[in-house]
Amino acid sequence: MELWPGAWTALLQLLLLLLSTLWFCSSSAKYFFKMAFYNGWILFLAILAIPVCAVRGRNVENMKILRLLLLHVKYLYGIRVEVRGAHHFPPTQPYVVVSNHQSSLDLLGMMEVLPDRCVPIAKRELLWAGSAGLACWLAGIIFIDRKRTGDAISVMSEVAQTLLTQDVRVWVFPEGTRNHNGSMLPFKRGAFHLAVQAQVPIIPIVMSSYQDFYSKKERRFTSPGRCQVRVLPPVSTEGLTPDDVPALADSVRHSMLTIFREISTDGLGGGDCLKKPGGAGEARL
Ligand SMILES: CCCCCCCCCCCCCCC(=O)SCCNC(=O)CCNC(=O)[C@H](O)C(C)(C)COP(=O)(O)OP(=O)(O)OC[C@H]1O[C@@H](n2cnc3c(N)ncnc32)[C@H](O)[C@@H]1OP(=O)(O)O
Ligand SMILES: CCCCCCCC/C=C\CCCCCCCC(=O)OC[C@@H](O)COP(=O)(O)O
Repeated sequence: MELWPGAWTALLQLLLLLLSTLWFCSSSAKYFFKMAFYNGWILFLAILAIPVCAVRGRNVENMKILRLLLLHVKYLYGIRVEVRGAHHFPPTQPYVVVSNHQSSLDLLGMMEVLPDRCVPIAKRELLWAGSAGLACWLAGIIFIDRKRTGDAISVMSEVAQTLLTQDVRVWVFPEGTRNHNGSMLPFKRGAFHLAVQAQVPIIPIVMSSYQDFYSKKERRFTSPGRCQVRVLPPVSTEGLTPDDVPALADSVRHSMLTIFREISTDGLGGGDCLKKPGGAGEARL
C-alpha cells in the first residue's frame, strides 16, 4: 500500500508520542522524576533556609531550621515514618548517634528524630552541593575528607572536645557510605573512637529497609511507603579505652542488624512491629 509521505512522518510522531507516554508512565521514569524532585526540592528549601540561618551565622541551633523545613517532605512522597524508642535519648548530656545509611531518603527518618543540638558528620563533597551545602555549613554540620584518613581522624578528635565543651551531639553513619543492598556494611570505627575519647554514650538508631517502596537498583519508588525508625537503648562507653573500640563497634552493629531484620518488611525479617496493635498511627512510643 502506498502512503502519502507526510503520513509516514505523522505515524512516526504518533509512535514516538506513544513510546514517550509509556516511558513517562513507567516505573523507572517515576523513579527518576521523584528523585530529581527530591534533590531539587531540597535545594529550593535550602535557599529559603540560608537567609534565616545566616542571621545566627554557623551555629548548631540552625539545624532546627533545616529540620523544620524538611519535616513535610515525607508527606509529598506518601511515606509514613513511625518512631519507636525516642525515650532512649538522654535528655541533656552529649552523645554519639550511629545509624544505618541506605539512601539520601534517610534524611526523612533523621529529621523525624533529630535531637536538639545534634549535627551530622558528612562527607566534604556535600559542601559543594549548591544551596544545600551552604545550608549544611550554616547549620554546623561537620565535614570530613574521606580521602584523607589522617585529616578525618583529627576532625573527629576535635569533635570529641566540642561534644563536651559546647554540649553538642553528633550523628554518624558508621557504614561511611550509602548502602542499597538491604543489609548493613561493616562499620568504620571513627564514631566509636569518638564516643570512647569523649566518654559519652552511643545511641544506635535503625531505619527499617525501604525495599518495599524504594529500590535504586530496580529504579523503583512507589507510594505509599512506610519506615520504622527505632531508637535503641544507650550504650555506655564509660571506662572503655581505644583497645575496646573494635568489640564495641561489632557489638553495636550486631544489635542494630538484629533490629533491622526484625523491623524490615522486605522478607529479611518479620516486620511485624508495624502491624502490632498500637503500631499503626502511634507515632512515638
Ligand atoms: C533545608 C535544607 C536542607 C539541606 C540538607 C540537609 C542535609 C543534612 C545532611 C545530612 C548529611 C548526611 C551525610 C552522610 C555522609 O556523608 S556519610 C559519609 C561520611 N561519614 C563517614 O564516613 C563516617 C564514618 N566513617 C568513619 O568513622 C571513618 O572511620 C573515618 C573517621 C571517616 C576514617 O575513615 P577511613 O579513612 O576509611 O579510615 P578507617 O575507617 O579505615 O580508619 C583507619 C584507622 O583509624 C582508626 N580510627 C578511626 N577514627 C579514629 C579516631 N577518631 N581516633 C583514633 N583512631 C581512629 C580506625 O579504627 C582504623 O584503625 P583500625 O583499622 O581499627 O586499626
Ligand atoms: C552548583 C552545584 C549544584 C549541585 C547539585 C547537587 C544536587 C544535590 C542536591 C541536593 C542535596 C541533597 C542533600 C541530601 C543529603 C543526603 C546526604 C547523603 O545521603 O549523602 C551521601 C553520603 O552520605 C554518602 O555518600 P556516598 O554514598 O558515599 O556517595
